[in-house]
Amino acid sequence: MEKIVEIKNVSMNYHTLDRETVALKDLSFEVYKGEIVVIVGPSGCGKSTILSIISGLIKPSSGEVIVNGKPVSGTNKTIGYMFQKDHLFEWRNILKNVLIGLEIQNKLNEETKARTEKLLEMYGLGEFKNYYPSQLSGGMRQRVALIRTLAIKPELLLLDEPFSALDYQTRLAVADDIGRILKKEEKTAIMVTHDISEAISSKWLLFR
Ligand SMILES: Nc1ncnc2c1ncn2[C@@H]1O[C@H](COP(=O)(O)OP(=O)(O)OP(=O)(O)O)[C@@H](O)[C@H]1O
Repeated sequence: MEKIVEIKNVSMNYHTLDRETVALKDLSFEVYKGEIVVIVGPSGCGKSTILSIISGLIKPSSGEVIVNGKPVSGTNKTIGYMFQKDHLFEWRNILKNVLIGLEIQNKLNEETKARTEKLLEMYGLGEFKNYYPSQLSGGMRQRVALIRTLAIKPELLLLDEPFSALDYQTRLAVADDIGRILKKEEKTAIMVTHDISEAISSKWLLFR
């Protein structure tokens, strides 16, 4: 199987004026194409740090990170990042929200627009494309955020506690939903969470 991510002996120390914090120490793992991997750990154990390193937002203190066979050096358009909060723009309707990545990357054309509209249709948001984010439920908003991330056709998705802002029941339903969408789109994804029940009960592990 094709290796998408290789983390080799990565350590990360943050330095502030009064202290040094060891966020990651000698971490190694691999993720293969089509896998959905969940990393579970308590608050402060370095989950966001490892996602930031993989996405190229920060450089590790030591160790090697390889994505798609190349060492990571800076941010990379083939990686999609989904955060705890959906960060939808309240003044743009749903369609305009999901098109924003394509707009920024200068890839918005008839074909990419049609493909993105199809994703909205497929995942139950077609009839809401002219709505504004405030008119949608929290779960629907997270689905919009995922489609916005998928619209740029990332090869790898990084999900940083994407359900933590939702109530418990919605969280499980949305986790299930998003797991199914990622599997159907044949995406490789790494999700981090502090909530072990979220990782287990949401069937994510069954996708490995
Ligand atoms: N920019 C920074 N400067 C200094 N210390 C930092 C910085 N970012 C993170 N840290 C520290 O590094 C450790 C790991 O942080 P990180 O945010 O990666 O953990 P986390 O597991 O994602 O936590 P949470 O679940 O609370 O978001 C923590 O002790 C944190 O205080």
